[in-house]
Amino acid sequence: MAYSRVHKDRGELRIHENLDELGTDLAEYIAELSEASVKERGVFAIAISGGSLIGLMGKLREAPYHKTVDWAKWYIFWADERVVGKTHADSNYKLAKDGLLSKVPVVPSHVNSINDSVSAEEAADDYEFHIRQLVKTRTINVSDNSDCPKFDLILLGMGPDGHVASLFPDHPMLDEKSEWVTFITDSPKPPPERITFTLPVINSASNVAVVVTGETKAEAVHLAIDDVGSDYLSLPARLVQPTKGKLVWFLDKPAASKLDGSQFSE
Ligand SMILES: O=C(O)[C@H](O)[C@@H](O)[C@H](O)[C@H](O)COP(=O)(O)O
Repeated sequence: MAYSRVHKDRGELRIHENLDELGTDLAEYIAELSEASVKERGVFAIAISGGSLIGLMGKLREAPYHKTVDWAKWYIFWADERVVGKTHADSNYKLAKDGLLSKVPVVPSHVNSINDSVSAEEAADDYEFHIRQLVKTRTINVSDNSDCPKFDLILLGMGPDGHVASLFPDHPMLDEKSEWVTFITDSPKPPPERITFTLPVINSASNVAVVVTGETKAEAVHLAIDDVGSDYLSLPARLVQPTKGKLVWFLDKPAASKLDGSQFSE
């Protein structure tokens, strides 16, 4: 790793020399959390997003992880999903299935994808109901200070505008406090119809990792992490603040290039 530091209130920053190194560290991080969670709870409830994240998780398909991770104990969810058919090129489910899930021995019934045959609103309601059932049985843990689900790990990407999951800047869904899963029909990033975990769910997780690469995101990384004043407090990525859980940023050097004090020593 090129550099690692703990920010006073924005979590741990892991800044990598290149994508290969980032991918190795990310796979190791996920495998360690999976092992700890299976040891403690017997299962690992992980929520993933779309975008470049899935490619960056690719080392999990390789040695040693394809054989050492207890894949049968994984329960997989989506922190956000595009409301399209599961075989559609835009589907986050398809992206993850083609890129990872079909290459490792996960249990098909543990793959919790959205209902793709209903409206965005109904898909969000259905997904929340489904998650509620799994919280009841503690397949998904429950938060200590609310009734929110406590995922063992939520993995997020971030857009150049600072969006995470499908929570976009200045959108009323950022204020959603009671729903666990909500929907959007006017997403600025296509496709327009999506469902997404809300901030209370993201911030109740035991672990949240935001994986960001590339120079086009450097400004948003700076605004999400550095002390930049009150104008940016509502940037979605800045609102990722796990209440009790641990936040880790996986960055490559270009994405980290505008961070204050980013002249890191090796
Ligand atoms: O469905 C989606 O669009 C994603 O879940 C979204 O939140 C993604 O993670 C970011 O837009 C970053 O995507 P990139 O890493 O591809 O830029």
